[in-house]
Amino acid sequence: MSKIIVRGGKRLSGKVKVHGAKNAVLPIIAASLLGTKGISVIKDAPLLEDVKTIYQLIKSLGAQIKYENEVIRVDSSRLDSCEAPYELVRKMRASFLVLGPLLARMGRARIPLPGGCAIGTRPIDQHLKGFEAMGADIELGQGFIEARVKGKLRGAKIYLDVASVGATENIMMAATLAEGTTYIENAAMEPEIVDLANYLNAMGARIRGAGTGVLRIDGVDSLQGAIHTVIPDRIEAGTYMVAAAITRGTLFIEGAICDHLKPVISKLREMGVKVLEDENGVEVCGEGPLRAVDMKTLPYPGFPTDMQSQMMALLLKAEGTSLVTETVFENRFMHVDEFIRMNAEIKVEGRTAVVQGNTRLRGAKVNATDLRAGAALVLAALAADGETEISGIHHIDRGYVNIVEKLQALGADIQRVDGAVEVEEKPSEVGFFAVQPTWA
Ligand SMILES: CC(=O)N[C@H]1[C@@H](OP(=O)(O)OP(=O)(O)OC[C@H]2O[C@@H](n3ccc(=O)[nH]c3=O)[C@H](O)[C@@H]2O)O[C@H](CO)[C@@H](O)[C@@H]1O
Ligand SMILES: C=C(OP(=O)(O)O)C(=O)O
Repeated sequence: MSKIIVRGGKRLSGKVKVHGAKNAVLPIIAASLLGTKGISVIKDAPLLEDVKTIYQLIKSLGAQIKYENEVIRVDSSRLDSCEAPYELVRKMRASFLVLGPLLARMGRARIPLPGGCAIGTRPIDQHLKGFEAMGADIELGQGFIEARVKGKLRGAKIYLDVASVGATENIMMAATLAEGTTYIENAAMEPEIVDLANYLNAMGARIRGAGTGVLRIDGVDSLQGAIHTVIPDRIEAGTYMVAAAITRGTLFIEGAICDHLKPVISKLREMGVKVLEDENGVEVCGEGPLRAVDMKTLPYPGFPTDMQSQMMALLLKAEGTSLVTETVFENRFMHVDEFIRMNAEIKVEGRTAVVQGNTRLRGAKVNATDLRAGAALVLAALAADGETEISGIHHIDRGYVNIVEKLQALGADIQRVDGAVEVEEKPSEVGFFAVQPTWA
């Protein structure tokens, strides 16, 4: 079993560069399936486990895909399957995002139900409601969703019951090739939606309103490959911001876009952390006393649920009691029990965690139950007395490139010990770079 070992107490300092955003690159790679001619060149694609998974998925559908030096090239002029393999969808929920592009382009898609995961049940009803409104027939059988449309999808007015990121992306991609105009109301407004819309527009799509609650998509006849640079990862950036604050250090987080981090910057400042915004990144200095604050996760531009656990780690070191309310996912407090192993005092009451500050965190053996829980445990360990051993780190590998090496370079006492591959996450037999496609 692989693990990360941290000996806490080091003050971090220096500069750390943010990689491209996981949550932007995944839908963008899915969207590349819409291009019937030309090659897409996707720059700043982080080498993450999730990216490897979608790479395998795109390849399994017949597209040519190649990864080199953080650049992904996709030629999807020929596809020979509309069915996503269960082993890949099981590993990563974002695999479900190939449904919209396949349905729009091939008129049919068969995708395993992505199922729930540690943080919640995560239904897909809003995705399906959108496809049905555009004329698709949806059938569920043997654990698969099968979507079909006779001819082309038709533009429709779709109101989302929840401003779902994935549903907005899936429906937006499908609507690019629909006949007529689609409106998505109560659309998600995350920066990753804007990035996807920019890529699709570069492919020839006609999308307006990305970043607002109403998207208008005028269908076009075809799309082609395009060149696109992925936005920096605001959650990775936020995680390093907390690393600076929790170790009382000073870090410059290069590449962070402050505009995407407003809720995080604002909460950190409320806690007494110094944050200096810069056009090339953000500097965070955690020297002063930390104040307790209350916080609530919300869809963008509210406080991101993907930063909740990391902020909770920091609140353990603040003066006083904080309330952390999670409104996006119903089960995103799995890190609490692990923090408690590290001497934290936290009580969960429904959707709110009551977090006692002034905690003397102590090193312990803990387990990462999901991606951000894992990141939060690394952060808590950086501020703990003694040694912390974190297992379940395949979750962390889904979303952080070289987290151990990056923290080492900033002065942390952290190392990774690689053991046998966890059965649950056993990589596919086809290696990531095993078969390089030939390019036309
Ligand atoms: C790959 C990716 O981009 N993942 C992000 C994306 O996940 P994802 O796209 O899965 O998250 P959603 O925005 O869809 O989910 C938000 C809420 O809506 C609910 N819901 C969603 C779809 C649906 O059809 N029905 C429904 O009820 C979910 O259960 C959840 O409670 O946005 C989340 C919320 O910011 C982030 O935490 C994830 O990191
Ligand atoms: C929940 C997350 O990702 P996913 O939607 O891919 O599970 C995350 O990035 O924190």
